[in-house]
Amino acid sequence: MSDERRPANPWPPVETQRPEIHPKAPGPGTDLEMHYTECFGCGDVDNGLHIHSTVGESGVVHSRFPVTRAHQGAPGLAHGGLLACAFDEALGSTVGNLLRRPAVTGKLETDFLRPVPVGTTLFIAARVDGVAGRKIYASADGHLNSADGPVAVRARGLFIQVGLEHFTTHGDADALAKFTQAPRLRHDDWDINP
Ligand SMILES: CCCCCCCCCC(=O)SCCNC(=O)CCNC(=O)[C@H](O)C(C)(C)COP(=O)(O)OP(=O)(O)OC[C@H]1O[C@@H](n2cnc3c(N)ncnc32)[C@H](O)[C@@H]1OP(=O)(O)O
Repeated sequence: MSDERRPANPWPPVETQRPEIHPKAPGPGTDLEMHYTECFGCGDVDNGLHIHSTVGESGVVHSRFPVTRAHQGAPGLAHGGLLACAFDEALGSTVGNLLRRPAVTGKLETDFLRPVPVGTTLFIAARVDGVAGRKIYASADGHLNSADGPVAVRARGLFIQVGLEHFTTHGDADALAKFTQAPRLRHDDWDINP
């Protein structure tokens, strides 16, 4: 089904406020560091997605996902679940870096419009669309091989702001120290009051 024929649900689905970029958010042109070296999306992980992101203008974050043979589902084509993973990473990174509010994915929806072949790079442009209390709505388009290439995948995500204890209680007790391996993510620079 072409993109135009897909049902257009309202987005964000609830009334929201305009997102406020945090005063300590990295500015346009900044290359974002991996937020955690062992992250499957952006970290230094064998066969991970190795996504690199750069802050763009007007609240857009540009991420690049180089699709390799390790990411196949059908022969020669990217696995849909890994494409969704790439968008989770790109959207989460956009929310975290621009708003500096710790948040986790509550809901993620993807529209797969075109196949994504091995050997292509997906150029993902993500932005925060609105905020309603702890609920943060973000969306992204993934273009084939260049920032203005054909759109292959679209995604929308709901991120829920959490306290930093979410990561230490449910995850690794040293989570905060591990996040701060990336100097720009000093957690004392975050808005941590959900
Ligand atoms: C710079 C950093 C870069 C980081 C990049 C990372 C990228 C990767 C990000 C991830 O993959 S995070 C991992 C995947 N996600 C999770 O593991 C989250 C697991 N879920 C939870 O821990 C909890 O369900 C959650 C914290 C999301 C919410 O639990 P809470 O008890 O804190 O909140 P609650 O359930 O009351 O929901 C808060 C609001 O969100 C709404 N909500 C929560 N989940 C929803 C959902 N799935 N759909 C719709 N609405 C949802 C909920 O209805 C409610 O709305 P209202 O305030 O209007 O009442």
